Amino acid sequence: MRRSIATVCLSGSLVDKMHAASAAGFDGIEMFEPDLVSSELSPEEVVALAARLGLTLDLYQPFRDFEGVGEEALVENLRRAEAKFRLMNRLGIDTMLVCSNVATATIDSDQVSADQLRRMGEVAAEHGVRIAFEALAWGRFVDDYRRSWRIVELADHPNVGVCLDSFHILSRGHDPADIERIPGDKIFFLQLADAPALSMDVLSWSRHHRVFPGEGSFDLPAFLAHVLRAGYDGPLSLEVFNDTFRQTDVDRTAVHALRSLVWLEDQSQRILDGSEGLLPCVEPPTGFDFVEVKAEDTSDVEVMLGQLGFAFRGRHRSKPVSLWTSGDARIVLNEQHARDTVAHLSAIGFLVAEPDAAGRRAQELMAPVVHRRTYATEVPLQAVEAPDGTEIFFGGPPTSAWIDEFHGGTGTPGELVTAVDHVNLAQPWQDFDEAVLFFTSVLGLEAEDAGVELAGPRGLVRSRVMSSPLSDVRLPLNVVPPADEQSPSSQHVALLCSDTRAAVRRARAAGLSILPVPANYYDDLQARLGLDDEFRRELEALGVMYERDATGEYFNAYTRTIGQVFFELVERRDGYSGYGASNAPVRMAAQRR
Ligand SMILES: O=C(O)c1ccc(O)c(O)c1
Ligand SMILES: [Mg+2]
Repeated sequence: MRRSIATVCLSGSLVDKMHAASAAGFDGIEMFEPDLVSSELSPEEVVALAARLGLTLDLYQPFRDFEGVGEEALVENLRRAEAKFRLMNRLGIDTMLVCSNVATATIDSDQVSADQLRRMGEVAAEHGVRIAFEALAWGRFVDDYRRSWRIVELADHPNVGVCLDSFHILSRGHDPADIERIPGDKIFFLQLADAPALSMDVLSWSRHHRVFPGEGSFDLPAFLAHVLRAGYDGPLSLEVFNDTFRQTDVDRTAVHALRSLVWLEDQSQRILDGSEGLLPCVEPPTGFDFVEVKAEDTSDVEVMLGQLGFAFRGRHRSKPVSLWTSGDARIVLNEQHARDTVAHLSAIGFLVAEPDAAGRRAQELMAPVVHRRTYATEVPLQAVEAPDGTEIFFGGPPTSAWIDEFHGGTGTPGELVTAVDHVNLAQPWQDFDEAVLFFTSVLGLEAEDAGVELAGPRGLVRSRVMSSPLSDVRLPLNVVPPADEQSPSSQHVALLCSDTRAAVRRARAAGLSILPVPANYYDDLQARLGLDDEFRRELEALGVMYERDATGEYFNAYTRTIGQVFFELVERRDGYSGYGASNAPVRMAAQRR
């Protein structure tokens, strides 16, 4: 299907927006009126630019406050509309979006609104254009797509149809199934946007918090499937009003936007015909293959891994890279091309059933490919770059052959650390939504919930956990306040262990410093959970934190930070599935000290 984007989604001038939409691969744009009004380009120059860029101009929008008014106002509105139809003729645009009246409507009558839209349709027909009537969620009288369709049906004019916008329908909780009752050729336009679940007035929600499909909490694949079943075959167009996207790099946002449409089309296709989507179907990962830490000098991390019970598994035969393992946890330390960099999380390998298909899927979703030099005899790895720059590798099954490229290991690992439990990735604030979509579309992970917000010592930390269906892969994404972006509290690898307290005792005996936890934390914990004194003293003496809920128990402890990374030891009992969220503010404050 044709893919389109409203200019309002993107930052910069109209010319910047058109270039970015074209470069990303969109077929067309919705011309948002204020972008044209503020442009120095004449309508004819816009047409010429669009032709050069291979973009169609699919919609002119919005035309406001037309219907439900008295006769005098209507005459004025028709004059206003006709001026815009003449402009549309200059632009070669054949469809205008008319939003339901939010301000000047005085008559609450389907028949009156239908008569007035029919008169508009007659004028539109004289100019060879059509009008697409959209029920805004905050319309004065028309705020439901079923009512806008009733009015259009009553207007009964070939140049009058509806515009469906997923935000206005899903934000109000209106059932999208009734879309299938609308004849496809009367759906003149389709606008797609997702949004996080927020309890606030719907206008502010719409104007500031829309996100691209796959990033919020609406079910866009099911929504689009209804529209396609109705027989709609016009463009799929994104209309996302979002404060962040308005101020971030336009070219990057355009690619990010197109990725959401490619993903959405694929998902809806699967709903419609059972299985065959557009993208190589890739099962979500079943585990972590490895986590890579990069630094100019990784020796401090090596010491820490030894204290945590990891064994040195060997050095890579051709690169300055070493492998450390304990159970199924594999940590790769990389000093290649790492001059002047402190220890940081540089790559995550995921175990997938079909690494090649996963790599192809990622490329079709426009994930930037990572090129790492591999030699003829080595296993070629499929890798792409996540929005925050972390390299994502696809390996397996069941564990990757690349491990055999490491030689000269010594020692045997301890038995306490058994696997990587989760990896926390710090996201610059402007990348957060894009990262959610990236891990949803490229890896097939799902957001566990709408996310949480924690008060950190230097600002709010937003957190959302992306995980695989069986939770064998968990990736909490944290938006850290700008002051903390390069700071210690950003990234960490949580290691699953069979007994956190034993692992901490062992690590302490080997000389590891565990992050100190204040006595106030243990006072609060004891008060909240009614811990007995002996248990509390044991936790406190070790610096082990604790959480308990209806599902089970969580024991965890943090190492000191090296460069930008630290490790967490975690023990889950009885299926506890959280992350000890109440611990994070205490941890961040301790790290700051
Ligand atoms: O917020 C608005 O005014 C507005 C304008 C045009 C649209 O298509 C829309 O969905 C919202
Ligand atoms: Mg809209």
